[in-house]
Amino acid sequence: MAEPILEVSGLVKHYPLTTGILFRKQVGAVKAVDGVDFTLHRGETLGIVGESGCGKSTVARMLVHLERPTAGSIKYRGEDIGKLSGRALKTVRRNIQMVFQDPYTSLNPRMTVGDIIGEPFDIHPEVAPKGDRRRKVQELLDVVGLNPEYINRYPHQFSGGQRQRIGIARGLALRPEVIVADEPVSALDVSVQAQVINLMASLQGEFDLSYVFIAHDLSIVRHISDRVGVMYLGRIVEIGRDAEIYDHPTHPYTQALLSAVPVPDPEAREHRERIILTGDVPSPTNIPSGCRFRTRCWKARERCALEVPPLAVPAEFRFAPGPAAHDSACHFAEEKQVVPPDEHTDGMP
Ligand SMILES: Nc1ncnc2c1ncn2[C@@H]1O[C@H](COP(=O)(O)OP(=O)(O)OP(=O)(O)O)[C@@H](O)[C@H]1O
Repeated sequence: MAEPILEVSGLVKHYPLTTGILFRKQVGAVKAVDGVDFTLHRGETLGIVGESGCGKSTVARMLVHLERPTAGSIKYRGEDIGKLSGRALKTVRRNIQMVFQDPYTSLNPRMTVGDIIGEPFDIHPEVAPKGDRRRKVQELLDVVGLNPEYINRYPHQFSGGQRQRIGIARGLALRPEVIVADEPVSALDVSVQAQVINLMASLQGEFDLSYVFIAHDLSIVRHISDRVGVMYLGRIVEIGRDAEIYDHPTHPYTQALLSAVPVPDPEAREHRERIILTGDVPSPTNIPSGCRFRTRCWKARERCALEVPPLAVPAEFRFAPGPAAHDSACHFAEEKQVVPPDEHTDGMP
């Protein structure tokens, strides 16, 4: 069993809501991330899925230390990165790199590809001394399938897929152990998405990488992930091996998400039950008490409104890719049978 490389525990990010200009007064908070737990093992890909606004990118930004958590901890190889500073923090940051969602805006249009990929070496010159940089950048271009002769070109001279390859090369420059990829293919044409995903999969073995792969497309996440965590309104509601989650989802939210994935086979499509979620996601400034999915859940009962603890991931699931750990808050998570929405009317909003 591979060792844990990242351990995330009780992670919270609340953005204060304020009024006034001169005398700012806090009137509430956007609860973007509200108690997230997971472990990433060495060499593993953990997919994180969930609809827009559920907090995926906020988790990603905290993992690479672009934002500080309001509460909770992120441990890298057993060390709480929130407690590190100076050289120790710099070393950890070198080892956890990010690939951003939009290759059109995440590359500086005024910089050449050579400067973009080589920029991390300015902060970590020990990885590539000045005289060696050009060769290192050309090697990285080659690794991501781009012609090393393109080193003096500018981002606008590349297609979307090629730009994302440049973003990946930049992420690899410091030879990190973990790459946090925040929707790395969602801005690309479908035809190019598979090429970038396959590139990431092959680089994983070559560079001994562990990935946190964030996306809202469940088919893509399944293709690349060993385990999958499903996020809803700032929390992971279900986490487990990809086959467990996709073939036997236990949480009603996961069941609904999966029922919306397009099925190419018309016969399989006919036998498939589609769960249509009613209502909107509650505002992250005003999260309902009890199960936060309750307002849209077709199984919801009165007891779902009672205050319940957040997802309790049993210790054995944190450190082993075991069966799915489900949201202890869900009274129906054990039920494997999906009940058609029209048979469930009581307790519905
Ligand atoms: N700096 C910020 N200040 C206030 N609220 C924020 C800030 N950043 C994010 N949020 C809010 O936090 C919530 C989670 O945002 P986040 O970007 O993490 O979601 P997401 O799941 O990544 O969505 P998407 O898939 O659309 O990128 C949203 O309601 C968002 O509006």
